Amino acid sequence: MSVITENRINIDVKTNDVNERKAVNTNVQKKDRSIIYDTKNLNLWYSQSHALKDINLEILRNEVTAIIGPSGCGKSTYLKTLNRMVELVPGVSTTGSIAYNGNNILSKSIHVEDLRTKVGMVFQKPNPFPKSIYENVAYGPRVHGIKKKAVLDEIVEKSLRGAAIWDEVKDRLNQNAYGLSGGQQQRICIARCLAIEPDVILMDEPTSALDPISTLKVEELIKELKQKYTIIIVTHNMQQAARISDKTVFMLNGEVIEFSETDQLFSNPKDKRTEDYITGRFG
Ligand SMILES: Nc1ncnc2c1ncn2[C@@H]1O[C@H](COP(=O)(O)OP(=O)(O)OP(=O)(O)O)[C@@H](O)[C@H]1O
Repeated sequence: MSVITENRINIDVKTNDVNERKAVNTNVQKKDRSIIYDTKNLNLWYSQSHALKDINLEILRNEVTAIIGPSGCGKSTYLKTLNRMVELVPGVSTTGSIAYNGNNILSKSIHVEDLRTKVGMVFQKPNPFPKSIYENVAYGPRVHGIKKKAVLDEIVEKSLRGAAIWDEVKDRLNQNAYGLSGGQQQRICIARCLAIEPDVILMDEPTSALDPISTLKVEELIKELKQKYTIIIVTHNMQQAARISDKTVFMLNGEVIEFSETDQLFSNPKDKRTEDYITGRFG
């Protein structure tokens, strides 16, 4: 995986977003685009509060799927059902099913730790551990029993390269990750996620705490990562959804209002409510 350079960032800034996205889409067409998550009639309640209402969605492998919608519409809740993190909240109940690679992950028999190994998550605020850069990335593999230094070294380098931050940190791997900028910390968190070789990466507003240059780097990284991973990203930034995603989900009041190709959703929305939202009439 190539490392993002300042030059490439500059080139991409000048590139027409639509053409750029089409070029990326063409690459993906050669990839496996089978259904990775098949959500059927999903309802979720926080105690009595009905937060997700009859969600039906088919998310494809090796695509970037963006979830947009006004505050409180259920974007993060849906994202957190995909690795069952939502059930860390007391009083959550669900009906319906979410098949991940064909297995219903809402079933009691699913091993949640295994699921979370396959489905990594990156949060809004970079949350590195108060440890060295190296230890942040080596942590997951160590928990999974990898002890040999040479193997860990290789995983750390590969993951940091994958997260497009190797060149920036290779000479200070033993320094505390807290000493990095917010954008660098977020890429360390992405590297930490890659180190356990996930299948899917869930991202909950991963750039909302970052400056424009760091945002651009993470967006560029997302486009690269989708060659290998399935990415589902919640974003408040519609331009970001338009720049980086293949498909977009528009949610409102706990419901999916529209789900289609990103170009289609932004240029020719089918539902009046989508149109009102993307044209800034509410939200
Ligand atoms: N831990 C919780 N306990 C109770 N209700 C919750 C909890 N988390 C979210 N909710 C409620 O569920 C609904 C959906 O919230 P969610 O955070 O999924 O929305 P969102 O679209 O991600 O919002 P935002 O864009 O503001 O992050 C909201 O009404 C919210 O108040």
